[in-house]
Amino acid sequence: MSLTADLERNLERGAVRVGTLSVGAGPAVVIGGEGADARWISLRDHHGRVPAAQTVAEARAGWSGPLLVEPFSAADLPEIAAHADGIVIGAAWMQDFQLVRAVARLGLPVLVQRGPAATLQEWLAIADYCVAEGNDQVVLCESGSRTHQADTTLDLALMRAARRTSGRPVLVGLGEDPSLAAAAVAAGADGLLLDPGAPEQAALDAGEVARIVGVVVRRETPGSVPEARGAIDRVDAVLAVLLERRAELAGTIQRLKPVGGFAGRDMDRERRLVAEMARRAPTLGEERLAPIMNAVIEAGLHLAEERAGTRRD
Ligand SMILES: C=C(O[C@@H]1C=C(C(=O)O)C=C[C@H]1O)C(=O)O
Repeated sequence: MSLTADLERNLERGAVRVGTLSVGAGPAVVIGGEGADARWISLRDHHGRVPAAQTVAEARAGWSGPLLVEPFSAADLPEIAAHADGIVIGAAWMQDFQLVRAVARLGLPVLVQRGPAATLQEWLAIADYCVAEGNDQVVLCESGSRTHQADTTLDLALMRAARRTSGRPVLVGLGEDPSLAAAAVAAGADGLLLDPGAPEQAALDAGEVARIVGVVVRRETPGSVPEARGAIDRVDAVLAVLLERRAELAGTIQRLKPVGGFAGRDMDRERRLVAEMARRAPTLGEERLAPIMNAVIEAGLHLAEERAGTRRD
C-alpha cells in the first residue's frame, strides 16, 4: 500500500466527532468563539471563582452548536458532562494525570493541548491515558513552546509528527491571531483553535483560509450527498478566487499587447496552455479542457474590452 493511502486510512480511523462537527475527516474546522464552527470556553480563566454551573449554562444557552469546555478542576466535570459536547485539557493541565483520567472516563471527546515544554512522547502519552480509560475520542492541539520571546512559538513540524505518529486529528492553537491559519492547514492541521474571546472576524478569516488552503492539501472522501456538495462548494470557492485572479492578469496582458482584445487573439498560445493544463488534469484531458478554457478566455477578453471601452469614454 502506498504511503498516502496508508496515511489516509489512519486518519479516517482517527476522525473524532464533537457534537455535529467531524474533526479529522472532511474540511479543516475552526473552534473558538463567535464565527467559529464550534465554540469552547475555559473555566480556568475564572480560577474556580465563578460557579461552573453558571458559566457552562450561559455558554450552552447562547450557542446550540458543538461546545467544548476546559475544566478548572475535577469538581467541574459533572456540569460539563451534562451540557458540553467535548472537553479541553488545557496546556497547563496536561500533566495532571488524575484530571486527565477523570475527564476521559466521561466518554466525551477530549482535546489535549500540548504543554509549552512537553515532548511529542509526553503529549501522545496523554492520549494513551485516555485510551486506557476506554476513551479513544482524542484530538491533539499544538499550542506552542515557550521560547526566548515573551510569547510561545508554534511548532508545526511537531504538529505534523503528532498527526503522522498517532493517526489522530490535530489542531493548531492560534490564540487571537489568524495569520498562521494558512500555514497550519498547509502543514496538515485538521483544524484551528482560536481563543474563545477572539474577534468574530478572526474566526471568519481563519475559516476562509482553512477552506481555501484545505482544498489543495486535504483529500476529502465524502460519504453522502450533502457532504459531497459541501466538498464541491469548497472547490468552487477556490475556482472563483482563481478565476478572478486570472481575469485580472488576462486584462493586464490585453493592455500590454500591441493589439489587445479579440483582435489580438492567439489560438496557438491557447492550445499550448490547454495542453499544459491537461498534464495536471489528465482525467479531463485536452478535449474536455479546451471548451472550458475557451469559455474562461472569452470571458476575460469580453471583460478586458468592456473595461477598455469604459476607459475610452
Ligand atoms: C492573454 C492573452 O491574450 C489572449 C487570451 C489568452 C488567455 O486568456 O489565456 C490567451 C491567448 C490570447 O488569445 C495572451 O496573449 O497571452
